[in-house]
Amino acid sequence: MSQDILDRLEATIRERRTGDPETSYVAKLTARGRKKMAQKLGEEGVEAAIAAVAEDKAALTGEAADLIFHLIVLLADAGLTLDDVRAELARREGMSGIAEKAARG
Ligand SMILES: N=c1c2ncn([C@@H]3O[C@H](COP(=O)(O)OP(=O)(O)OP(=O)(O)O)[C@@H](O)[C@H]3O)c2ncn1[C@@H]1O[C@H](COP(=O)(O)O)[C@@H](O)[C@H]1O
Repeated sequence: MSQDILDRLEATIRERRTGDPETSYVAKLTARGRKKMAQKLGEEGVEAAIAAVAEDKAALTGEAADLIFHLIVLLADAGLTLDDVRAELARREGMSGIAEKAARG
């Protein structure tokens, strides 16, 4: 239990991608393809936004967990890892949001 929950979840997702779609949601979603994964990510994002506007903290917590789960599934399918995202966030660290946007052009 030394790893962070996100690292453990990512490892499980990467392991289950090639599992049995009958018993694994990750394997089932992976078999359905990138478009379905993207659709699920969008749905969870909208559900999280709705929960936030409704000021429902419990719902927002659950939807945020769904959103992060589906994001990791999509990243894994795209050959990316949470470390790639961490590196991008570290690159931005200390920059103002406005300067970061300008640097991106
Ligand atoms: N964190 C999650 C997680 N969060 C959400 N979900 C699933 O995401 C789905 C989203 O629910 P929806 O109602 O939107 O979708 P649905 O109707 O079930 O399915 P769709 O047909 O719309 O895809 C549900 O089936 C949830 O169970 C998750 N499924 C798995 N995990 C983690 O992934 C691990 C591996 O899971 P398996 O691949 O199932 O073994 C688990 O041990 C968990 O740690």
